[in-house]
Amino acid sequence: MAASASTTINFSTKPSHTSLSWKSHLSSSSAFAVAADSPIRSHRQYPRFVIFAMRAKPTVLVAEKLGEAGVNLLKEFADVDCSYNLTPEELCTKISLCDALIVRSGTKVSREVFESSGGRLKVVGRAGVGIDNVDLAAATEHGCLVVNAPTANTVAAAEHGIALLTAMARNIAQADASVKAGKWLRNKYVGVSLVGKTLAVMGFGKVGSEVARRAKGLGMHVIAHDPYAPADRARAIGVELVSFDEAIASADFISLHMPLTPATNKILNDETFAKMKKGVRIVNVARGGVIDEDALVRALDAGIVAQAALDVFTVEPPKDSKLVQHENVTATPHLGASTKEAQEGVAIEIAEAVVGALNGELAATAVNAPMVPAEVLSELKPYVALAEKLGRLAVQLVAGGSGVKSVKVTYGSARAPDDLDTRLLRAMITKGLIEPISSSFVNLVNADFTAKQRGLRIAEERSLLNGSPESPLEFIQVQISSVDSKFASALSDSGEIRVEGRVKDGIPHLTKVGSFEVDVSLEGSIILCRQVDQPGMIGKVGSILSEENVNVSFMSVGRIAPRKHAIMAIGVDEEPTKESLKRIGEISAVEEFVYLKI
Ligand SMILES: NC(=O)c1ccc[n+]([C@@H]2O[C@H](COP(=O)([O-])OP(=O)(O)OC[C@H]3O[C@@H](n4cnc5c(N)ncnc54)[C@H](O)[C@@H]3O)[C@@H](O)[C@H]2O)c1
Ligand SMILES: O=C(O)[C@H](O)COP(=O)(O)O
Repeated sequence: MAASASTTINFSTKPSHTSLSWKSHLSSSSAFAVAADSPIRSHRQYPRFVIFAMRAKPTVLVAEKLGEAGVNLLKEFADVDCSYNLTPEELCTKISLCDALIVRSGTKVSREVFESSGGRLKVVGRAGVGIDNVDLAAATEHGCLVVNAPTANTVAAAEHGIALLTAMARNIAQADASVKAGKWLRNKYVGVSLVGKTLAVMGFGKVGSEVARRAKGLGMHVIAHDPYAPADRARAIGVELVSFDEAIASADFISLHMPLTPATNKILNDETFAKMKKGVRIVNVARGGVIDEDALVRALDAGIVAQAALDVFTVEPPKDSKLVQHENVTATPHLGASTKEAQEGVAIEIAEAVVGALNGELAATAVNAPMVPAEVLSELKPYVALAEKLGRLAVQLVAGGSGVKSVKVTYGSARAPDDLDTRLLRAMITKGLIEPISSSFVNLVNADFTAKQRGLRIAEERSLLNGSPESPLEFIQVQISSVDSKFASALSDSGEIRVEGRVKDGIPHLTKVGSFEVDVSLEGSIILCRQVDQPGMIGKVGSILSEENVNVSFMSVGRIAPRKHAIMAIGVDEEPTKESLKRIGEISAVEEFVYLKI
């Protein structure tokens, strides 16, 4: 049973990753970097990470226009080939002669590119934030590091958002086109004022908060919706965090700044447009996919949306001419990051990251996982999956409006504290906690950096168990403190959101939610449901799901005492419809429920 031994790591006290080196003096291909300062790590001395044997002078292919300062910086270290507008075939031909490739969003770095490189391509640099144009899985499989430049274009994107907001309100683009066409339509292009109007900033991250700050300067009343942003950061710039429904219902202007994730995909759709104030105006400099573009055309035609200003589209260049040609739409060709200053900043940021990586340094903005030695990975593999899934579950249990700041992870193990390297597990928990709510990509390389950047403090604790030290871990427990939960039963007696899991037969299982014992394999998705413990509940829920052809993969009931409260955990292979979830909620004995995507 659990005995003493606890160690705490506070992320905010850890030195920057950039102090670690990827260069190795040991020529092992099965190398692995461990946090030099981690008090919980293996007694084994892993050699540091080896990426490749360096050539005398590497070659860097710059496939899209990059700021001069960045190109000059690259030239000090490498042969630089600036070749723009390459066809996919030309890129595949050239790549076998290159050690690094730098792109923006316009070049697809596909699996074929990595395959064609013949193993020479070691680093892909994305001169910007989004890496949806880079096949990350293929990069990792080919041992190619991908780095990006996540901060240098924030202000440019925010300024473009404000430019679109003001241009839209005063019909600048439409009026300009009409004057150039020889017309003088002073009555047609009467605009609307911004001062005193309510702007809802959807996504209060790097770009969103800069937009909010600027809109306050224009005299607007700014509210924001971001389920994961800390209220104190919003308060500091005089912005009130509100629910999604409140934001869209009360806004005169809506500005989108959230990442494109399964949860935000088409978040503006027929249903949500119907909840908006008639005549609302919308700006999108985030990603096209957060709007259902057909629904936007309908909302524009119906006058629900008076105007839209769009920099990003689901498909770029956009194929839907109906949307782009709509007279109440202002469109720009993904120009958010396109200022001289941002492009210089991005160019320097990416050039430094690429040169650093080619020199064997560990990049703070790496977005894919480094290779981990096969024997370590095979032992930890099921726990790695468990760690990420517990992180994902825990963050989805957080109620909107609560900022996640403090997380405690407890590892239950019979192994001696120095015989278990938890760095990979911690990174995966961090990945699970952050990725569902952000545009950040988290891996072993950048987990601590990303957590620190977001003000997320992760404390680790060991619970030393009696028994066989054969398996590295008995359980992992993740607790989030100082937050409300959308599923009150997930709160422990001391008020933290608590989930705990174990690996059974190689498969991660959820074994505890709050104070309730459950047992459900962490595959597919889960419905958690608290009900009065009485006969027939499993059947009632099961038949609602079967009517929808939703396959139940696992079901377990945990209860405090017979005929009192029970928690039912139901694993489902398909996503239940909103209607069927509503019907589950309407079963009289059901007290609360939540649907969680793993
Ligand atoms: N148009 C351009 O050229 C351009 C330039 C830079 C960034 N971007 C895009 O802008 C977006 C924001 O970038 P960033 O750098 O500010 O990212 P960020 O990660 O700093 O901020 C994103 C914020 O969205 C929040 N969020 C997550 N899910 C949400 C939800 N369901 N509802 C509301 N908020 C949610 C997160 O908590 C986070 O605070 C990204 O989509 C990025 O790709 C576009
Ligand atoms: O993801 C980004 O950084 C922005 O969308 C900018 O993309 P760009 O580099 O193609 O302008």
